Amino acid sequence: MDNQIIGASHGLAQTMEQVSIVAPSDLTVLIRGETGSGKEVVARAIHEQSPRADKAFIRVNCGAISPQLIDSELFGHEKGSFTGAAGVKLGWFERADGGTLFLDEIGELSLAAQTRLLRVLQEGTLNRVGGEHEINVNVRIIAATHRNLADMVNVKLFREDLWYRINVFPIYLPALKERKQDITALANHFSKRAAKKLGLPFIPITANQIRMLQAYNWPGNVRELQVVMERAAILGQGKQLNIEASLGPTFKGTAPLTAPTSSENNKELNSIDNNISIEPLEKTIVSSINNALKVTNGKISGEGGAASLLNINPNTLRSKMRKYQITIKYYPSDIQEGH
Ligand SMILES: Nc1ncnc2c1ncn2[C@@H]1O[C@H](COP(=O)(O)OP(=O)(O)OP(=O)(O)O)[C@@H](O)[C@H]1O
Repeated sequence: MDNQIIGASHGLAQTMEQVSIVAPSDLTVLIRGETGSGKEVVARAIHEQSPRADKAFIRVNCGAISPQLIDSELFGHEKGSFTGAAGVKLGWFERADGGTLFLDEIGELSLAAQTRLLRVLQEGTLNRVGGEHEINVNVRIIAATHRNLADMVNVKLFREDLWYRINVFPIYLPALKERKQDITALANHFSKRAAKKLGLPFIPITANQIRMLQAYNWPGNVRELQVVMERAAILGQGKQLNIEASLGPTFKGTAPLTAPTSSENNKELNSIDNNISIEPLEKTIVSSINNALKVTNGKISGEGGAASLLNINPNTLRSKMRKYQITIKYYPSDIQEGH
């Protein structure tokens, strides 16, 4: 179940077609897609459908490499080649030899690191730091980025020669908001996974809940949906999927999918861009309190109570409830509707 690619024959059909075209070759692939959209999932699929499937798949997060250690990370080092080099260390290229090297977030590499990477890609050979022999490596490169590398080339933040070398077969991975038809299957997949992990019964998502998930923009893409479903399963404790509460804080901060009318714009919601919206503070306070009371089934104080969820004193919560005329009497029946 874990390696399954949900939406492969729906929202990701075009992407997966490209995967099956390029996988058998040794071509370098560049996957472009927003954060959390499934770039690593696609990279693994390419590897698994390639003749290298039984060899290593090594993922490197290019954003997490210290510039001082880049040579040692790329090429490895010999024992004693610098202070702290206690033994021989294999670099990424040697570890991935015969297999696939997945350079995730390649747009985050420093210019110095780009130069080093270009060298090994061009020459196909490397020297370990402190090493005397040239080592041949046979590695298939898959790179990924959420950035527009062409723009980065224009402003000289990304080397043009490296860009040509990695942009051989580009694959575009659509954001989740562009393939909302996959949301139901993804949500059920993650709900099943969460139930298994938490030892709870699997609860399928309802039509109402699907509408709610589809009304959201998903700036964090599939990864965000995964988290929302996991939280919904925990909050629902095997009795229901508590989607509204799980989505609550995020959902309330979502810009409407259609542009607000000017009167809405002035009175209710000031939409600044696709992902940011501003509500009157009182409205946010009231909805936070309501959400906390829903999650706790109306329990105000003590462990697992709404006050502790909101990180305020129970007396402060009671006084705010009086001030905003918030009552709890309707929560238990509301929660059973399974929204
Ligand atoms: N189509 C899919 N089917 C099933 N699970 C998916 C799918 N797409 C993404 N996921 C899951 O969503 C999570 C995020 O995916 P992944 O790590 O591949 O995204 P990413 O684009 O590489 O993220 P980042 O930009 O942070 O590197 C992972 O747990 C992955 O298993």
